[in-house]
Amino acid sequence: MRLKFTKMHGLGNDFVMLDAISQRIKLSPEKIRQLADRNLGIGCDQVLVVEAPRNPDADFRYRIYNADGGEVENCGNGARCFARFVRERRLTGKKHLVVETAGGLLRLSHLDGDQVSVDMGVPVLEPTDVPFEADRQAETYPLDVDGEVFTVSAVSMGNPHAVLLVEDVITAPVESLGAKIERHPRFPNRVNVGFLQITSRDEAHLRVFERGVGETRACGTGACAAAVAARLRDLVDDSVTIHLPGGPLTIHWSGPGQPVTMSGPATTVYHGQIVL
Ligand SMILES: N[C@H](CCC[C@H](N)C(=O)O)C(=O)O
Repeated sequence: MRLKFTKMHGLGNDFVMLDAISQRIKLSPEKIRQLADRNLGIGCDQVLVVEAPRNPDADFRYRIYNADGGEVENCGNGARCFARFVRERRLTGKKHLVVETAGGLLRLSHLDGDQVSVDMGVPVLEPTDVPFEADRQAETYPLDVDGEVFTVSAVSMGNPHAVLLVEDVITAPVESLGAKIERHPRFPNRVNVGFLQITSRDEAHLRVFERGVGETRACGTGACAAAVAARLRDLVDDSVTIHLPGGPLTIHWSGPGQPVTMSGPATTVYHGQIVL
């Protein structure tokens, strides 16, 4: 199978974008892993596949696959790259788009330059729906990891996130602790793990150990989940700049029941073809 692809990234969280409208695509988890492999394939954190919508309210459907081959519900950085991709490939001329994902509908708007704004939907805090095993909903939960108890928030942006506060993101045990929490039994679908250092009521720093990938240079849904967790604890205001290793995202959330909006860049790196 010969595939045309576009390599893109959102603040260094990188993607192989595939247009499944103009070309027939059938990808197994093994083929996804091959595409994502940084030595044997193209190399990326996620593979994003653009399809015609099934939902009549949507302009497109986009499917998200982690580097480990698993399909997931949402990808914030990927949504911004999707918006740029469909415009560059002349699949649409719209400035405002509705896209269907496994996690629900996202509303995207092109801003100036390479900036895209995304309505990421209403965050889910009910543990059962994250999903996370807990007796009742709370701002934070004690989580025992090999005998040490950590305080985590549990938020779904369509995909599950655990958020921990740390003194310093640079020295935070992202790799070791992130890997353990990603597969913690109380997160039955595994989880993305955010390490958040709040520096003021409108600024914070975040590193994310992503489910199915490991640490990435940025995580859009992770930035949204971190902003929600911090806002719920009244540690930040409604609008906050989240600084990730790859750069900043602007997140706005005005409280429970309200949607989260995320604004940031989308970058096209190169176009290519691959035979699988
Ligand atoms: N690893 C995530 C999917 C990609 C999310 C991230 N790249 C973003 O920008 O939101 C998960 O398994 O839920």
